[in-house]
Formats: sequence, C-alpha cells, structure tokens
Amino acid sequence: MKVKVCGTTSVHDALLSAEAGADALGFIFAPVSRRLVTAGVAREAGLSVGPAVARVGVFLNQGLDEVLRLSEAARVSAVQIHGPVSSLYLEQLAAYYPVLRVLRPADLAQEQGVWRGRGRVTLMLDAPEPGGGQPLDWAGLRTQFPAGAWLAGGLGPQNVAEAIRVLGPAGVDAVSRLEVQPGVKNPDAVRAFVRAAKQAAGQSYPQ
Ligand SMILES: O=C(O)c1ccccc1N[C@@H]1O[C@H](COP(=O)(O)O)[C@@H](O)[C@H]1O
Repeated sequence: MKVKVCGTTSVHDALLSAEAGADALGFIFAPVSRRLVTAGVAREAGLSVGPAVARVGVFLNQGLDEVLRLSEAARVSAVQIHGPVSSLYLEQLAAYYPVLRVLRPADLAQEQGVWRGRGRVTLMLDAPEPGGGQPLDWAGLRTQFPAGAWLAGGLGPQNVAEAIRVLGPAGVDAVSRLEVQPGVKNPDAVRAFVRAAKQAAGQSYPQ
C-alpha cells in the first residue's frame, strides 16, 4: 500500500515527507488551491527527494495542454486528475503519465467501469471538496470500493488506520490534516500519518 502526502510547496516539506517514509509527494497546480505551487519549486523539491519517491502533479478542471506543460516543467512522474473530464482526455494523458483519476462516490457507478483494468489509470475516491478535510463514509462504501483504488478525503494520523481496515485501499492520500496552515506541513502529523498507514498495512517505515 502506498502513502501519498499532498500539497507540497517547498524543498523543506518534500524532504520531511520523504524522510517520514512517504511513497509519493503531491504538487498542486490547480490555481484555486491554497496549496498552489509553481512548476519550478515542484521540480526542485522533486529532485531533492530522488527518484524512489513518486512526484504527482495534481490538477482540477485544467486543459490537457496545461496539464502536460506543467507536468513536463515540474518533471512529475504521475498526474492526479480532479473534476469532470472526457475518456479521450484521460486516454491521451495516460499515454504520457500514469494517472490517478479522482472520483467522488456519487460518480463511481457511472465512471469506474470505464477505467477498470486499464493499467495506466488508477482510481482514487475523494470527498466532493478536494483538500477540504472531509472524510468519506467508509462503511457505506465498503461494497462498492473498487479493488486497487486509492482513498483520500479527510485522512490523518488519527483515522487512517481505520480507513485502511475498512476499505483496504491500494494507496492513501492526505493534505489538510497534515498542515499547520495551508501549504505548510506539520512535521509531527506527517510522520504520524505515514507511520499509522504503514503499520495498518503491515509495512515497515522509518523509525
Ligand atoms: O488540497 C487542495 O487544495 C486541492 C485542490 C485541488 C485539487 C486537489 C486538492 N487536494 C487533494 O484533496 C485530497 C484530499 O484532501 P484532504 O486530505 O481531505 O484535505 C487529496 O487527494 C489532495 O491531493
């Protein structure tokens, strides 16, 4: 199971998350976000942690040209796509990068069948307001949670183990419960989040 720490806006926080044992760092390029980062800073932060840590560019309602331009400039290794997009858009993007396709539970029935079994697109379930810190109803999702999907939405050190126990996601992702303020990480929360997630999944983590 993979652990992603999202909303990285500095080299300092990239190193913090990597040293805590995160498998992936998220860089948010959606202009509406309070965690917006430039491609230049994301590139520098990504280089600072080395190739073993995935660097994920996060986008919301942005055109294909913009996503590809920023991803190339930031040298990300994968992209995360929020908001309504067409199948063609995702297919074209998946030719360049592994894609985390973010869906709300309400979209699941309609969209998940389209992407099941397509190797370069992985589903992630998130709350309707990305970055809002609102957990999903894990018990209610149990029967529909797609095998191999990731989980986000209000995860933090206190609840991630329970979410993993209930849904068994292939990856977990969090941002707002790991911050002292938007865009600035809380070191204790980051370390505790990675530790709790890895422990719940029976994996080792840095001491
Ligand atoms: O966090 C944001 O500002 C954001 C903006 C636009 C798209 C995605 C964003 N964040 C993503 O939100 C989820 C979970 O956030 P939280 O833990 O509930 O606060 C996560 O996937 C982030 O990548």
